[in-house]
Parts: sequence; structure tokens; C-alpha cells
Amino acid sequence: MGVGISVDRLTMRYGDLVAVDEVTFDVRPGEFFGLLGPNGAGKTTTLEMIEGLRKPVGGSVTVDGTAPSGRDPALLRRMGVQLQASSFFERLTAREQLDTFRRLYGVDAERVDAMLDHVGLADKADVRTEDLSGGQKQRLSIACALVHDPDVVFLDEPTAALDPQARRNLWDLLQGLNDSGRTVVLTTHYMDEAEELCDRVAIIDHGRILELDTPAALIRSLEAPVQISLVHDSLPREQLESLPGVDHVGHDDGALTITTAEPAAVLTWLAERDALDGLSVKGATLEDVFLDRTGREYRA
Ligand SMILES: Nc1ncnc2c1ncn2[C@@H]1O[C@H](COP(=O)(O)OP(=O)(O)OP(=O)(O)O)[C@@H](O)[C@H]1O
Repeated sequence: MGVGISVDRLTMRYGDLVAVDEVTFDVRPGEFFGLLGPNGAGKTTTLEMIEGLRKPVGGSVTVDGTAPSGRDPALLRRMGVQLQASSFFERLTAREQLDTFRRLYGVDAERVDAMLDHVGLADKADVRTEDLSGGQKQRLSIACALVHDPDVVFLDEPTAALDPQARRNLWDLLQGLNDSGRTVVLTTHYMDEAEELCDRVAIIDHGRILELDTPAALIRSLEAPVQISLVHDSLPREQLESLPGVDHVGHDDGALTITTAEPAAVLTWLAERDALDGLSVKGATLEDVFLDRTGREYRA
């Protein structure tokens, strides 16, 4: 069921601006793939070219081996594209909206209420789309993208404007889609979202891919030290500073923070002194990778 995607030197220009600059990557069948980058990085343009909604000025794309030209009904049926909430049909209720998409694809009518339920909008079925909240519109647009049970799903910043709870619920829904074998491609500017959901992430900025790997490998490649925080300062700071592998020991409000590239050795030492109570360990995140690679403040 999973659909593979191949993107080869894909390029898009708007006047003098090179919005997407020879972008090349593959998405494996069944993969959860993320395009991560700040505003204006070229994520949406890249996604729209993959979906066949925007024609590239250079390079090529295939989805399941076929160019997504928009004229291939068999391929379109296998693709779910989340359109912006602003592209809803006017003055329809949530149910009518979804029913319209369902008819376009010739899907059974029962699917409508099942999808509303799936995205947590069963109680909003009779509300007109213009009266839905931003997050509810977002979820309806995802339901519309999924109504025909596609094999590959494209989502453009699906959790923007959602509250933390709705965001988590949507993460579960997207993870479920992927667990059932579907390929999922999303754009996001949320680091935690990419880290949590994606098998692999392409960090994109100024139309170019800066890095592409699993979140864990990207974080590992930073070789960033780990911070171990102890809530009490019962251990002499000087002793901690002299431990092998300890770079720095900070002291703040009665807590000690040990910065080390060798956490295993330090944790063993602490365990031997029965000092693990209330301890926390903080490693690098994808955000640290992004800041390191772009060398500047993240513009979320
Ligand atoms: N139709 C267009 N005409 C002119 N410039 C455009 C057009 N669409 C996008 N751009 C420009 O191309 C660049 C990439 O835009 P794109 O929307 O792909 O970025 P993005 O990473 O999706 O950003 P965002 O997170 O803000 O949606 C931006 O500088 C944007 O202003």
C-alpha cells in the first residue's frame, strides 16, 4: 500500500527568487517524512510540486513511479492532499463539506460520519465551516484529505493554530495513518512535531536541503554534551568538576547542572553515591541541530 516518492533536482523560481533550489530526496514506501524549516523556506512550494499542484521550472517528481500531473485519476485517487481551510466550499456544514469530497471520489456515504468521528468533529457535523474554530477547520481539512482512504497523505503544517491537546490528538491520528502502512509527508516548523512523528526529516531553508536523516541520527551527529541536573547539592561541586568527562558544573538555586559528553560514566558515579533522586537528564533536540546548521535564530 505504501507509496514511494522520488524528487530529483526540483526547482521553482518566482521572478528572481529561487524558492526551491535543486531539491533532491526520496521518500520510502510507508515512511513518515517531514520537511522542516522556517517560514519562507520553500516547504509548501516543494510539497505542491510533489502533489502536482505546481509545475516546477526544473527537475522532476514521481509518486509511485508516475509524474503527478493532475491528469492521472488512478494516481490522484491514491493521494490525499490537505488543502488550506480557506479552500472549503462556501456555506456548507462540516458534514456537507466532507460529503462533497466523498462524492467526488465515489466513496460510500457512511464514510462521512466515520471521518468526522475520526477527527473529533462528530458534534460539529451540522456547523457551517465558517463558524468552526481554526483548529476545527484544520481537522476538517484533514478529514477531507482522508475521505477516500489514500495510500499517501500530504499535509501542510497540519497542526498550526491547534491547542496542545488538539495537536496531540492529531499526532495520534497521523501516527495511526502511518502505522497502517500509508506514506505520510508533512511540512512543519515545529521541531518537536518532526522529532516525535517523522522517520526522517529534511531540514530545509532558503530552498535548499541542509540535512536529511532520522531525527535521532541528526541529533547524534551534533555530538552535543548532555546536561544532568541534580535537585540538591549534597555532592561537593569540586569533586564533580574533577570527574573524567565532565566539561562544566553549574550551580543555580541549590541545584547542580553537570555538562558532560560521557553521561554513562557520570551517571554510574552518581548511582554509586546514591545521588540519583530527582535527577534529570537533558540531551540535544532537533532544535539544537537546526540552530547549529543554520547558524541563526530559529524563525518559527
Ligand atoms: N506564488 C508566489 N509568488 C511569489 N513568491 C512566492 C509565491 N509562493 C511562494 N513564494 C515565495 O517563495 C518562498 C518559499 O515559500 P513557501 O510558501 O514555499 O515557504 P514555506 O517554507 O512553506 O513557508 P511557510 O512556513 O511560511 O508556509 C517564500 O519566500 C515565498 O514568499
